Amino acid sequence: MSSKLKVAIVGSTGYGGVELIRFLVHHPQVEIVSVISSSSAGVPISDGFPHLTDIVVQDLDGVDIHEIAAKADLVFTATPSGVSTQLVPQLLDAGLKVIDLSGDFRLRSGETYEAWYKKPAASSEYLKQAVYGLSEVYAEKLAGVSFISNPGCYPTATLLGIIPALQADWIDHRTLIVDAKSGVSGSGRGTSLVSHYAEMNENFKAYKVNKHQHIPEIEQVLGDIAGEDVTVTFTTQLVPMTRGIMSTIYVTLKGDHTDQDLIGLYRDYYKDHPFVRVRGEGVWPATKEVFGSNYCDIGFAADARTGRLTIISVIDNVVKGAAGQAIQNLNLMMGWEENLGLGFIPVYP
Ligand SMILES: NC(=O)C1=CN([C@@H]2O[C@H](COP(=O)(O)OP(=O)(O)OC[C@H]3O[C@@H](n4cnc5c(N)ncnc54)[C@H](OP(=O)(O)O)[C@@H]3O)[C@@H](O)[C@H]2O)C=CC1
Ligand SMILES: CC(=O)N[C@@H](CCC(=O)OP(=O)(O)O)C(=O)O
Repeated sequence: MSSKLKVAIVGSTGYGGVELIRFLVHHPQVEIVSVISSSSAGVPISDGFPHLTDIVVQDLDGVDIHEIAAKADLVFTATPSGVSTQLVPQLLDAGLKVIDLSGDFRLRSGETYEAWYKKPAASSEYLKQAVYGLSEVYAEKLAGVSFISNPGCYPTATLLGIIPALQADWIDHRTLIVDAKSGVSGSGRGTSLVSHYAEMNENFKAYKVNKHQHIPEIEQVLGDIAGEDVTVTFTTQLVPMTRGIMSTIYVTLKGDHTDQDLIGLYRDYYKDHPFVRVRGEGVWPATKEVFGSNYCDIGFAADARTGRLTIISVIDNVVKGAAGQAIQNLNLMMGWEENLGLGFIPVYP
């Protein structure tokens, strides 16, 4: 009998779910016991995803909580926001560990969730149980927990870029401006007008300016670190590429800190965490340099002339922004090496 952890994936036919499969099949401590679909139960997953032919042989299972609990120890819910609100409490009540990839359990306040997501919030009993899984920042809080809420893709790139400087009190958080760009896979596999080829190709488009649902998530974490309320100006833009997020952060520096100072500060902050790589002076990261990997790469340009700092942070939205960080969180939850099953170098070129 296998001593591996048995995991099930709900939403396995979405981009986050399929990416979980890509990594988990190589994870030495995990066995995928069920790939679940609410719309295609009974069908081999390779019918819809021929790249999985002969790799994942089981048919898709339906969403049946008792069946999942009979087979699995832990469930990844890679389901749309609103769906996780309903599903996760049932999985937790059935005694399963859960790592949820949606936005439904990231915000502590149900009222804030409803104001930004425009959907009913989960009950506070379950919101309270969720531990926010920004892996590098909250690693110690994740050990041994049963329910992790995985961060959003934009918040992951943005927060990893800001937190060390904020914690060191080197920046004035009242001046934070974040200019973020994402590839189209960030909006999931379902078709929509914005992700239609003719709308997206050779186009560069801002959306949800000052209204994006990731704003309160970023402000919640930064507020915790600063010990007071933090607000950010946050602009999201769609770029005609499949994967990748670049978060460009502008903020006023407190004191005369050089690029070298910042490189030292960030390298020290992330020294125990293999997936954040800090670039050398004058070297700024590009999305292609993290493509298909769990890395977050960060570079700096401190400007003595303006007194402002520019921070550039890149991730692959589907990996570090979703499935990869979820597996990193599984490793931290279980007390395994943080990089287990994730040791892939980026696809290049
Ligand atoms: N794409 C990204 O870069 C990121 C995504 N996320 C979040 O992760 C989650 C998954 O995203 P993503 O994979 O991109 O989304 P997709 O739209 O690609 O996939 C979501 C999947 O959820 C399943 N689903 C829909 N309704 C239900 C339901 N009622 N019960 C069970 N399953 C359902 C669908 O599969 P089926 O019909 O087969 O059940 C669908 O394939 C979302 O909450 C998203 O916001 C977070 C960070 C980054
Ligand atoms: C490019 C693109 O459309 N990205 C999506 C990211 C959605 C997402 O990941 O949503 P939650 O994290 O809130 O679940 C968006 O901007 O809404």
